[in-house]
Amino acid sequence: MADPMAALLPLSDAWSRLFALAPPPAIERVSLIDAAGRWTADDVRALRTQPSADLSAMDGYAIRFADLPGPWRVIGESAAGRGFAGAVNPGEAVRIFTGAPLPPGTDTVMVQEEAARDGDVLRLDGEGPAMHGRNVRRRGLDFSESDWLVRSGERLTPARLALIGAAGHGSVAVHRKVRVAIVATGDELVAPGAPVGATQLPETNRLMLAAQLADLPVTLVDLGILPDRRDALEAAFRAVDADLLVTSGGASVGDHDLVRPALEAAGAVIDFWKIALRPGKPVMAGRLGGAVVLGLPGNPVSAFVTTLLFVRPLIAHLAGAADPLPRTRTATLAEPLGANGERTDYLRAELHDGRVTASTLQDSAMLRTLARATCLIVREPHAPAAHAGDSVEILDLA
Ligand SMILES: Nc1nc2c(c(=O)[nH]1)N[C@H]1C(S)=C(S)[C@@H](COP(=O)(O)OP(=O)(O)OC[C@H]3O[C@@H](n4cnc5c(N)ncnc54)[C@H](O)[C@@H]3O)O[C@H]1N2
Ligand code: MOO
Repeated sequence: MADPMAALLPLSDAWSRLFALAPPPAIERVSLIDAAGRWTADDVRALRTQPSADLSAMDGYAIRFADLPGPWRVIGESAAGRGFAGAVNPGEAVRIFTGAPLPPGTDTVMVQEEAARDGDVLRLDGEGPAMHGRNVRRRGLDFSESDWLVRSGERLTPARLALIGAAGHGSVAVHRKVRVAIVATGDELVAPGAPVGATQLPETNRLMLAAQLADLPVTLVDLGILPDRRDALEAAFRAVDADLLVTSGGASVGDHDLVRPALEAAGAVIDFWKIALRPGKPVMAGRLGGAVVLGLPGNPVSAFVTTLLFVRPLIAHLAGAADPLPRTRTATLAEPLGANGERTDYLRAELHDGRVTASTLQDSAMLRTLARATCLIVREPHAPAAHAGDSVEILDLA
């Protein structure tokens, strides 16, 4: 096999190597209210049937369809949570409300807008229900006891959480939240909002990274800004207590790019470094004790794209996602693109009315074009020149 340190690693190999670094999952049960945005660690079955009885879908009168066009005698009431106890005979009706059980003997609900009532006498005042069973939700319409409702590895979306609750569960098995330590490196960096000297710039990768992870089940441990000094980096890396350490900056080959040697001095084993990817070539990944380490490049756009392509998918993988990689879709090019080189390229782009245009300037330090971009155009290595009207793959930016 090719030495992954020497050649640029293809993106698909980087993903499989990265996921292989993950430790076995740690599973916990949490109440449904605390499970939003996590992934299930178990298949979930219905413990009950919903609806558990035939229910009215409207406010009106429960009748026998065969009795149409009436009239009827109203003999009682059925409300949600308080059904009608007796039996209903031919010529009789029961006042009924949305969500209430259908009294035995009735089969159809006539909406109150089509009924005229005088004391306990009820008459049809309109078209009436067109068919047997109209306005009735049958027992088991939504699901039946022991149906499989959510599969292991599926995301707990708001609707899935409600479904699991309706199925009779109060809690769900999930993977433990991922503890993510983040650190920025660079002598030139100052905290955002602090005075900025002529050779300095505000540190923005940590806040961007934190914002990019805001919807994921993580606990962030902020290790701040570290100087370009090997001893300081090494000491900080030795003290890391997390499932994932994400560094930014110092990943390239310059004399002040010390992240890799400092990680190794702290005991890390680097699995790969340098990917056939633009922006984001100098990404490194490995293990540091019990943690996975991802070293991101310092250029803000490179840090952004590699967070999208590696940090988020790795967290989703650690959190139990069956499908952790970002999804692309196709769009139509508004303007031509040149042929691509040897790296998979993620171009900042804007999508308008279904047509996508790459930004003119793709420098990986430029935050303004990144902030304007609504998607990234994905160009495979050695993709030929593309014309306006061609179909291209895009990755939407939230
Ligand atoms: N001779 C070579 N030079 C470079 C190569 C190469 O292959 N050979 N690769 C280039 C590529 S590609 C990238 S990407 C950059 C990234 O390298 P580093 O990870 O070492 O990034 P730094 O040098 O630390 O920083 C780059 C740039 O970004 C600014 N920066 C860094 N951290 C932050 C932060 N937290 N917030 C805001 N801005 C940040 C930093 O000041 C630099 O301007 O290397 C190329 N060089
Ligand atoms: O690949 Mo670097 O990430 O050009 O910016």
